[in-house]
Amino acid sequence: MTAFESRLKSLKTLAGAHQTFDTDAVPATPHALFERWFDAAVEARVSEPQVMTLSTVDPDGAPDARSVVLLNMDAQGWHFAANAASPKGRQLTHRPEAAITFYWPATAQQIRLRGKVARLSDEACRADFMARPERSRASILIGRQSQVLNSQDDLRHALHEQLARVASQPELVSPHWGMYALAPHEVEFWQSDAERRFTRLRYVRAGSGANASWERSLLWP
Ligand SMILES: Cc1cc2nc3c(=O)[nH]c(=O)nc-3n(C[C@H](O)[C@H](O)[C@H](O)COP(=O)(O)O)c2cc1C
Repeated sequence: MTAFESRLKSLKTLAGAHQTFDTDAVPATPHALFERWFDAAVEARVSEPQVMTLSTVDPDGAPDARSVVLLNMDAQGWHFAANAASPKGRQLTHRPEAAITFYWPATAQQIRLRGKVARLSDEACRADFMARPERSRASILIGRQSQVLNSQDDLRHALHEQLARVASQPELVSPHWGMYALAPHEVEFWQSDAERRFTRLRYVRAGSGANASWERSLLWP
């Protein structure tokens, strides 16, 4: 075993406080259970529980994933913001489907979602952009996200330029800024357990729109 491997193996995984998960006493929708778990995670001081992994696929079918921030959760789904011209934005335009994963170490919980992704209204995109601080708006206006950067000086210069634009045109909105919502067809709640009897509860959507209901199943861990 290499020294690195042995350092890795000395670390404890799922060291958080196991929560009681009574799968007979859950709400009818994954939205309500998510909110319940999220509030408990905040209470348990999970660090940055709003950060989630967003997985997409590129036009060749190859997976891609990165962290994004959860901005809202409602009947439309789990909301996040991204630049439509970025790799993830282009991947979502090409194939508007994604997976979202949360892992909350302090409560030893994982939540997984899969579903279609829709861009929200122009008004919602604009409102999210305008609510951001000037520096964040300037950074978005630079664009070119994930393209090769030749030097940090180029970034400083571009930011300086866009900050000046934002100051002189406070109503300026990036045409590429997008608010998106993933509407899940499947949501799984995973709870660790001291005796390794991990509890997994999956909600699967049946029907759509106003007729949607959720079927629940336990899964083998
Ligand atoms: C904690 C954290 C939160 C992030 N939140 C966002 C976000 O909400 N939206 C976003 O576009 N990028 C966010 N990023 C940056 C992305 O992870 C990623 O680096 C960037 O969007 C480029 O991704 P892409 O090349 O797949 O398009 C965040 C990064 C971290 C580490």
